[in-house]
Formats: sequence, structure tokens, C-alpha cells
Amino acid sequence: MWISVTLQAEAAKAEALSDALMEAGALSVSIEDADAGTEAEKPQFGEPGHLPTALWDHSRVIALLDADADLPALLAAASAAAGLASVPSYTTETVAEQNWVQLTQSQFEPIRITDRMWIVPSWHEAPDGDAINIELDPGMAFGTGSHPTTRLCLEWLCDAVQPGQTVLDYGCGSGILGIAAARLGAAEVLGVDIDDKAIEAAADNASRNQVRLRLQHSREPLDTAFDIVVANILTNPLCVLAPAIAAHVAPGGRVALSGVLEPQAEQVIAAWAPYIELKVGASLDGWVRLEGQR
Ligand SMILES: C[S@@+](CC[C@H](N)C(=O)[O-])C[C@H]1O[C@@H](n2cnc3c(N)ncnc32)[C@H](O)[C@@H]1O
Repeated sequence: MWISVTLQAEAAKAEALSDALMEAGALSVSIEDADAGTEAEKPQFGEPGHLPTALWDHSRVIALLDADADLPALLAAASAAAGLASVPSYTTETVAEQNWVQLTQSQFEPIRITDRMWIVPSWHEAPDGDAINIELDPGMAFGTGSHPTTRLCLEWLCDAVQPGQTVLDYGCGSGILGIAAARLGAAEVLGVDIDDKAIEAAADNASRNQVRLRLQHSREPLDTAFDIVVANILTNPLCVLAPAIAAHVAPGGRVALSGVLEPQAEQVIAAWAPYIELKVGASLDGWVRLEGQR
């Protein structure tokens, strides 16, 4: 027996809460705008009616959990791990064993990134067989394409990556950006993460997508410079890691950073100024993508 838990979360904390719930053992987690319909019903970015998530005051975080789990303890641990002062208000619904797959899967639709790239859940047919279709299941941790920062990076990669180039995906998480780069024709892609579980997930996803990613822990030294560097982390690590990441952008190479909220852009630009001049290349739902060239 399973239990579906719907938590009302502050929009800015929803992704962290989602990741923490997956870490705590949720079978799947999805995030919805509490003021709109389901993910599937929401207009795609760029379509009429698209609502920037900066305007979402609240999100619904829906987790599918084992009904035998100690729910109060699990939610307390996940909320604390997500940096919340207390457990958000929530409702629960028991899900009959035979319905849970249908329930979770029906919440997710393929995500269109650009005309030529889609993120497609494994249980869906690709809407456009000629596009680059990256198979990733929404609801899993470490980045699945539904978050604006991931989308900003994917859009940039579609424009930036030229066949045969080398690519560094710093903070690879699920490997989504590295997989996209490989599918766009990169000759060699290195994914780096601080989290061993992310590296495992990226290896699994790379194999499902039949691309080769080199993967390593960020504590291991990187010995190469890359034509393309993409890092979707957060403002603080992007500032601290500025000299280390910038050193791996080859002369003439291009870099894009995301995970930066609009008011934090100047802070990251200043931290990178001694190494590479960055500018805001795009913004989405209150998040920016910073871009530069060495
Ligand atoms: C927001 S996720 C991005 C995942 C994926 N690249 C994407 O765009 O959806 C950030 C990832 O960066 C990793 N990370 C955070 N700090 C890091 C650091 N100092 N060094 C390497 N990876 C880091 C996290 O473990 C996480 O997998």
C-alpha cells in the first residue's frame, strides 16, 4: 500500500524539498504550481498563458511514499534537509497498490525544450521522433528538465554545442546536461558532481540514453580544458568555484552558469570577473543564465 502526500511549500523551496523527499525514500515526487493545474495542464514556456514561476507563491510537492513509513519523522527529516523551519502543511491520500504507477505516470508529460529537443519519460512515446529525445523520468532527483535552471542550460547547449567539441558538465546531477551535449554531437563529455549518488544516477541515465559520459567526483582533479563548460549549481558554489571552473574553459571556449536568482547575478559576475567576463544571457521564472567566453 502506498500513500500520496501533498505538501504546500514555498515555491523557492519546492525543489529542495522534492530532492530531500527522494533522498528520504519517496518512490516519486512531483512539483506543481499550487495556483494552477497539473504539470501536464500547464502551458509550456513560450506558449500563451505561460505563468512565470516567480509569480508562484506556493507550490504543491506531491510525494508517493510507502504507507508503512513513519510519515511524521520522514517529513520532519526531509523538511529539515530542505532548509525549512518546520514541516509544511500537508494532506495524505491512500493509493491502492494497483493504481500507483498509473497515478504518478499520468502526472508527467514529455517536456519540450526547443524545437529539436524533448525530455521524454520512459513510459511515453516521443512526441517528435526526429527530435533529440532524452529519456529521463520526472520525479527522480538531481535534475529532470522541468526546473527553469536546467531548461536555461539545455536551451544554451542546443545553441552552443558544435559536433566534435569537448564538454564539461560541472554539477552533473542526473547527467541531463551532459547527455544533451553528447546527443548534440559533443565528442567527449565529462560530468562532475560532489554527490556519489548523482554520479550513479548520471551513469544509469547515460546508459539508458546510449551515450558515453565520463563521470568523476569533484574531489578528483580535472586535467583538461573544455570547449564548452556548463554548471547549474547555486550562487555560492559558483562564486567559490569560479577560479577552479574557469580554469577548465579552453581559450575561446564558452561557459554558461545557472542556478542563480536574478538578484544574485551581479555577485556571480563579480566573482568571475578576474577570470571570464560574464553577462546575463537569458532569464526564466526569476532565474538567470550567465554566459561568457574565454
Ligand atoms: C541543481 S542540480 C543540477 C543538476 C543538473 N546539472 C541540471 O542542470 O539539472 C546541482 C548539482 O550540483 C551538485 N553540486 C553542488 N555543489 C557542488 C560542488 N561544489 N561540486 C560539484 N557538484 C556540486 C549537486 O550534487 C547537484 O547534483
